Amino acid sequence: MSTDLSCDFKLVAERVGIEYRVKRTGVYLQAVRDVSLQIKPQEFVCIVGPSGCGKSTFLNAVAGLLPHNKGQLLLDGTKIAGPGQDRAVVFQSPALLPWRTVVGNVKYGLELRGTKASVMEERAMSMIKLVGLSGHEHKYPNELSGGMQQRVNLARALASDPELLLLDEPFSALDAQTREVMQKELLRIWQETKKTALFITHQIDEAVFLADRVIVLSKGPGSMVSADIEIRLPRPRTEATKTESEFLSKVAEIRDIILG
Ligand SMILES: Nc1ncnc2c1ncn2[C@@H]1O[C@H](COP(=O)(O)OP(=O)(O)OP(=O)(O)O)[C@@H](O)[C@H]1O
Repeated sequence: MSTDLSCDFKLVAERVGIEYRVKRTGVYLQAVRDVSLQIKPQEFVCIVGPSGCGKSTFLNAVAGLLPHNKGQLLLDGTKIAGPGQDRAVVFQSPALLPWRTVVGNVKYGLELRGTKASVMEERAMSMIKLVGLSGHEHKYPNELSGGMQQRVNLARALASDPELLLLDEPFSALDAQTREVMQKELLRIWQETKKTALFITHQIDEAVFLADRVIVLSKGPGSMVSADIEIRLPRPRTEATKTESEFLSKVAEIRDIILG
């Protein structure tokens, strides 16, 4: 079903509420109460907020992995009612198939969709090149570093050519140095592919470094959007970006909002 609400936006969330039924008590918990936001095509948006405010819950609802009980979620004007090939999710843990090589892992989703073998091979190899893993195609996950595994995870997500890339703290298990490398790599890949991206993180400086806009959720459960902040830092962003006054002032502004 299509509505005219979202013509200019890739993703629209309108007063979205998401609840869990707590198994232990049977009581319903309104994890996300009232979240409204819009993401334009090719925009990079980060969501930050206090622990437990519902960042992952919201991302899972956009992925179609969790239902929402209030409001609506629209992707390209169509209501989100479940998972779909138009969205790909990159989680913190790469969860690669250990018995498959890099190329086998990248191809996996395409195989499930019955993609023609030659198309699949070409697509997988081009994604492996894009994420900087050329020469490692035939290695198994246990031969790869954490950063390389997360590159495979990204290649696997991009292989299906999704409309929206959803990233849930993808670098939080990596050491600080690898994390910084991967942030820049992700920006390079995003600029090459022009994918719309929604990225969840705990780290305010990571959000400001990556995003066109940072959305701050209020304390949960029952969270709402407490700020929607445009980041006007030039691209490509480099280490020098982190010393710019716009970077430092946005990090401080968001920290103040979160700490209240
Ligand atoms: N399966 C579940 N059943 C019941 N409550 C849940 C479930 N998953 C999450 N919650 C609750 O929903 C709220 C939001 O959790 P969520 O994991 O989305 O927050 P978050 O902002 O991503 O947290 P963090 O930053 O710590 O990762 C929390 O109060 C959490 O306890």
